[in-house]
Amino acid sequence: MEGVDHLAHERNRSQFDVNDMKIVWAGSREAFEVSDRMSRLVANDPAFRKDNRVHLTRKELFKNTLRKAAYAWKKIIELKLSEEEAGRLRFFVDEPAYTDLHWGMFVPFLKGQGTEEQLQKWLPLAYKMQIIGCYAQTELGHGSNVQWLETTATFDPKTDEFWWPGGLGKVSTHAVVFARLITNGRDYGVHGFIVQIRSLDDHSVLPGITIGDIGVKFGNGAYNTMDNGVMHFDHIRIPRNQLLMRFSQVTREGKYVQSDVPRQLVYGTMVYVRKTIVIDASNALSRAVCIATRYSAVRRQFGSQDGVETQVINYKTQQSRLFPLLASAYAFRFVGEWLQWLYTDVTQRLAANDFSTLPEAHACTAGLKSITTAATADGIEECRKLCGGHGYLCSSGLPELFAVYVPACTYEGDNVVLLLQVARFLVKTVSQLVSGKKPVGTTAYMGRLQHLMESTCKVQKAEDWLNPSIVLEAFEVRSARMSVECAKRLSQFTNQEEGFHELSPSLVEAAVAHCQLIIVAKFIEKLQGDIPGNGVKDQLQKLCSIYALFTLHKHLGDFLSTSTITPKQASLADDQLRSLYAQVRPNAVALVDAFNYTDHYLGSILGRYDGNVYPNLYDEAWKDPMNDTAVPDGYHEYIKPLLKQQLRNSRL
Ligand SMILES: CCCCC/C=C/C(=O)SCCNC(=O)CCNC(=O)[C@H](O)C(C)(C)COP(=O)(O)OP(=O)(O)OC[C@H]1O[C@@H](n2cnc3c(N)ncnc32)[C@H](O)[C@@H]1OP(=O)(O)O
Ligand SMILES: Cc1cc2nc3c(=O)[nH]c(=O)nc-3n(C[C@H](O)[C@H](O)[C@H](O)COP(=O)(O)OP(=O)(O)OC[C@H]3O[C@@H](n4cnc5c(N)ncnc54)[C@H](O)[C@@H]3O)c2cc1C
Repeated sequence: MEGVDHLAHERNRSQFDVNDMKIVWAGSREAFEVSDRMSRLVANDPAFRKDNRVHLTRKELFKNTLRKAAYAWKKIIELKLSEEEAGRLRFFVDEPAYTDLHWGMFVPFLKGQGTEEQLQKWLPLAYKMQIIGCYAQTELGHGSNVQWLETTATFDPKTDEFWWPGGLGKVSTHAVVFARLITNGRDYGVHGFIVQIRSLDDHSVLPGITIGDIGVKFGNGAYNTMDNGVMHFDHIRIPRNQLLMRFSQVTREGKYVQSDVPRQLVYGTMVYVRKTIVIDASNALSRAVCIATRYSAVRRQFGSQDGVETQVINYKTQQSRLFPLLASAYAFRFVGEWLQWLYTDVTQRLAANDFSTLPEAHACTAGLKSITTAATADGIEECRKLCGGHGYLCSSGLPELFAVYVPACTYEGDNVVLLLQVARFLVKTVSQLVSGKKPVGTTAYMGRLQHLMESTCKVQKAEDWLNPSIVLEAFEVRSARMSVECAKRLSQFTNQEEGFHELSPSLVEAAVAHCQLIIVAKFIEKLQGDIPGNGVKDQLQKLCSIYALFTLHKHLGDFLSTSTITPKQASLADDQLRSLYAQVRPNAVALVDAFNYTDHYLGSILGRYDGNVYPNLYDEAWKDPMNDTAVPDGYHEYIKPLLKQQLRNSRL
C-alpha cells in the first residue's frame, strides 16, 4: 500500500539517533544540509528522470545526458549555486558525463600545472564553460605506462593518437594532452599541454585532428552516457605557451628549463582524482548496501514461525555477507575524509616547495584507490546476489550501478599497477630502516619493527577483539612482517628489478596489508575523536570492529602464516564477529537510512525507503515496452508458422 512504511518496525528498533548519524556520514551539519537540499532538488525535478535509461539507444542516451548536463548547468547559474552545491547537484544527477572530466580533471590540471599567466587566460573560460575540457593521457598502446607515451610535441623554433579520454569523443573543445616534449633534439619526457581540438564556432574538429567515440562500453546505460573518445593528431601545431609551464618551461629560443621540483608533479592531477575516487567508493558501496539491506529486511523466505516466513536479513549467512559491506562503506568514508586532509596538507607543503610528503601522498592515494575500488566493485556484485532474482532486474538499480562503477578498478590507474607502486614504497621504507631513517606518517609503525617482529597477540577471549589497541597491533604486525619478508626475499636477488618482478604477487599482498592497516587505523582514530549524537559512537565502534575482524577473517592466511595470531585467536575473532552481527542487526535499516539517499538517487524498487517492493516491482514490469502488446513482434513471422507446422506434423 502506498504511503505505508513497510520498514517502520525496523526503524523503531534502532538504538541510535539516525539524524545524528546523517551528520557524521555527511561530514558536518553544513555538508549534510547542502547534500540534502541538492538531492531533493534533483529528485523533485522531472528533467532529471533516469528510470528510462536502459530503454534508450546509445545515441538517445548520450543526447539525453547532454540535455541533463545543460539543464544542470542552467540550474547552477539560475540558482547561483556555490561550487560545493554545484558539485553535489551533479553528483545526484548520477550520470557519467563530460562534465565529470571537465570539472574533475581538466580544471584541476590547469590549476595544478599552469603558470599564473596561463591560469588567467584559461581558467575563466573553463569556469564559465566557454570551453569544455578533457584529459587526454592514455593512448591505444599505453595507459599504465605513462613514461612510454608516444605522442610527441616537438618545439619548432620556426613553428603531434589518444584512446579513452572521457568527454573527448563528441563534446570537448579542448584537451589536456600528454606528450613527450622534444626541443633542440632532446626528449625531456612527458609533459602536459592544452590543445584546442574543436572550433568554438561550429564544433567542427580542427584540421590535423581526427576525433571519434570509442564505441559501446560494458552494460546498458551505465558509462555509455560518456563519450570516451579516440583522437589522432597529424602534425598539428600549437603555440609554445600552451605547454603548461608551472614546473618546467621552454624559452622562445627552445631552451628547456626545469624548476627544482620532482618530475612527478606532472602526475598531480592523478593523485587528486585517486583521492576523490576513495570517497566515491564509499558513495557507491553505501548505495548498493542501502538497497540490499532494505530489501533483505523486506524479503521473507523459508523458516516459517506461526505461518510467517523468516526475514532473510535474519539468516547468519545473509548477515555475514551484508554487514561487512555496511561496515566497509563507513570505513571507506572515514579513510576518505582522512585522505582529503592528507591531500590538502601535501598541497600546502608543495606550495612551500616542501616535497617531503609527496611519496606518502602518492602511496596512500594509489593504494587506497586500489583496495577501496576493488572492494566496492565486488561489494556491489555481492549486493546484487544478496537480493536474489530481483537483484538481476535493472529496476533493482544494482546491475547499472555495477556496470557504471567497475571501471574504477582500471581508470585513474590499474589497481595492480598502483599496488606495485605501494610495494615499491614499502620496500624502500624497510630498506631505509637499516640506514637509520625514521619512517613517518602511515609507515611510522615500521619504526617499532623490533617490537612488531617479536610481539605476540594478547587475545584470550572473544571480547578482547573489541580492544582497538589489540586490533591495531595485529594489523601492524601482519603488515610489518609481510613487508620485511618480501624485503628479505628481494635481497637474495642480485638484480633488484628482476627480484621485484619475480616477487610481485607477494609484494602486492604486502601492499594490500599495509593499506588495510591504514583503513583500520583511520577508523579507530575517527572514534577517538568527538562523535556527537545519541548512540552514534557505539554503532560506529561496532562497525569498526566488524570491518577489522571481517578483514582479518578474509585474509586469515596472512595472519596465521606470519604468526601474528594463533588459530584459537582466529576462532575467537569469528565468535566476536557473529556477536557483532547480532548487535548490528536491529540497527541495520537505520544505519543505511543515515546515508540519506532519496529513492530517485537510489533508482531501485528493492531499495525504496517505504519498503513497498512487490506492488512496485509488478507495476514497473508493465512499463517495459515489451508489454506494449500482448502478442509480441515476430509472432506472425516466427511463432505462428512454427506452431502450425508442429500441429500438421502431429496429425500425420
Ligand atoms: C572522476 C573519475 C573520472 C575518471 C576518469 C578516468 C581518467 C583516467 O583514467 S586519466 C589516466 C589515468 N592514468 C593513470 O593513472 C596512469 C597510471 N600510471 C602512472 O601513474 C605511472 O605511470 C606510474 C606511477 C605507474 C609509474 O610512473 P613512472 O613515472 O614510470 O614512475 P616510476 O614507477 O618509475 O617511479 C618513479 C618515482 O616516481 C614516484 N611517483 C610515481 N608516480 C607518482 C605520483 N603520482 N606522485 C608522486 N610520486 C610519484 C614513484 O613512487 C617513484 O619514486 P621513487 O621510488 O622514490 O623513485
Ligand atoms: C571508463 C574509463 C574511463 C577512462 N577515462 C580516461 C580519461 O578520461 N583519460 C585518460 O587519459 N584515460 C582514461 N582511461 C584510461 C585508463 O586510465 C587506463 O585504461 C588505465 O590507466 C589502465 O591502463 P591500461 O589500459 O594501459 O591497462 P594495462 O596497463 O595495459 O593493463 C592490462 C593488464 O596489465 C597489467 N599490468 C600492466 N603493467 C603491469 C606491471 N608493470 N606489472 C604487472 N602488471 C601490469 C595490469 O595489471 C592489467 O592486468 C579510462 C579508462 C576507462 C575504463
